Amino acid sequence: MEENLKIWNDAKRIVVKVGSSLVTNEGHGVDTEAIARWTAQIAKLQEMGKQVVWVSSGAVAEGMARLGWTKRPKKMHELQAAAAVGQMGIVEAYEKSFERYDIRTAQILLTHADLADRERYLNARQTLTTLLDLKVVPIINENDTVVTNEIKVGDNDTLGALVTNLIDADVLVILTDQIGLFTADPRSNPEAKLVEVGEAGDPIYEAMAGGAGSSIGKGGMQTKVLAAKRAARSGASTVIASGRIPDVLVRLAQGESIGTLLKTDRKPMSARSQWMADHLQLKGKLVIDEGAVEAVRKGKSLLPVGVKAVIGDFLRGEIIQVVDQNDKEICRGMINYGSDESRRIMGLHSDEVVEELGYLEQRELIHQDNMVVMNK
Ligand SMILES: Nc1ncnc2c1ncn2[C@@H]1O[C@H](COP(=O)(O)OP(=O)(O)O)[C@@H](O)[C@H]1O
Ligand SMILES: N[C@@H](CCC(=O)OP(=O)(O)O)C(=O)O
Repeated sequence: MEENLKIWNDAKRIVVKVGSSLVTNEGHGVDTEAIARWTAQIAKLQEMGKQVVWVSSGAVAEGMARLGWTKRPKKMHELQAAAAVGQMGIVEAYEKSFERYDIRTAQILLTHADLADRERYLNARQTLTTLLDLKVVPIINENDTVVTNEIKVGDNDTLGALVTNLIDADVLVILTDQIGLFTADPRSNPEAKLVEVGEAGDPIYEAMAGGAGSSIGKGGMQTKVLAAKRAARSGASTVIASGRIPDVLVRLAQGESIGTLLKTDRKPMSARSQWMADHLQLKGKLVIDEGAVEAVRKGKSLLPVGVKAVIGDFLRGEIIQVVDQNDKEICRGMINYGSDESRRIMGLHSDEVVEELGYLEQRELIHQDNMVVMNK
C-alpha cells in the first residue's frame, strides 16, 4: 500500500492500455458499458489532477464483428480492412461516452516508423502533450491499416510502453482479462499464484509469462512484462490489472494495491537515449571484440579498430545495433559511416582509415554522445 501510494501520489501523467477482449467483450462487439465505466474513471482521474492517455486495442476484433466474420482472417489485407472498419466503432464509442463529462477525445494512430523517425517522434510528443494540456484524452492505437512487418510495433502492450517513454509518463497501467500476472498462465495452471509486486525488468517474470490465452488478444502476458521493462527506462512503474474491477483506475490512483505492480527505482534515461533504446527494428549491426565491449561499457566511443563484422545495409546517421561475438547487444547508436564504408574501415586504426578512404570523416564509428549502452 505504502509503495503504491507513493508512486500514485507522485504520478501526474498516466498511460492506460486496454486489450481487445475487454474492449470488445471477448470479440462480440464494442463493450459500451465497459467503456462507460472507464470514461467515468478517467473523468475522476482528471479531477484528481492526473493526465490520462488511453491506448485501446480492439480494432480488428470490432471490425470482424461489424463485418460478420467469425474466424480471424489470415490474409494481411483482410486484417487491415477489418481494423479500418473496427477503428471507427472504437473511437466513436469513446467519443460518445466522454461527451457525458464534456471531455474531448483525439484519435492518434501510430506505427513504429513514426516513432523511429526523430522528427515525427518529436512531433508526436509535442502533439500529445498539447492535447493533454488541453485536457483532451488521446485514444491511441497502432495504424494497423498501413503497417507492414517492417514498420509495425506489433502489439499494443509495447505501444503503450513506447508512448509512456515518449511523453515521460509516470505510470503505465495495462488492463486485461486477468487480475494480474500469475506465476504461470492461470488458464492452464489453476495452481498459479498472483504476483503482487516485483521489479520491472526482473527476468523471472519473463519466464512466468505466456502468450495470449485466447485468439482475440495478441501478446499475452509476455508482451506486458516486457512492456514494464521498457517503460522502466523512463522511470515509469507498471501495473497489470483487470479492467473489469469496479473503479480500478480510481482505486489504484488512491494508492490501493490491485493486480501486479512492477515497479522501478531506475533513474530515467535521457530522452534521446530512450528514443534510441525504443527502436524495435534496426537497419544493421556491428560485431565488436572484447576490448571494444569493455571500452563501450565504460562510456567510450566506438572506434573502427574494435569492429569484427558489419551486418546489413545502413546509411550514415541511422541507428544501428552493436553486439559482442555471442550476439549479445552491448549498445546502439547513430553511426557516422554507411555500411559500405564501415565494412572498408572495420578493424583499422584511424591513420589506416585515412589511407583506406582517402579522408577521415570522424574518428569514431559511433560517438559516445550518440550511443546508449543497453541492459546495464
Ligand atoms: N503468467 C500469466 N499470468 C496471467 N495471464 C497469463 C500468463 N501467461 C499467459 N497469460 C495469458 O495472457 C492473457 C492476456 O493476454 P491477451 O490475451 O493478449 O490480453 P489483452 O487483449 O488484454 O492484451 C490471459 O488471458 C492469459 O491467458
Ligand atoms: N492494434 C490491434 C490490437 C493489437 C493488440 O496488441 O491487441 P491486444 O493484445 O488485445 O492488446 C487492434 O486494434 O486490433
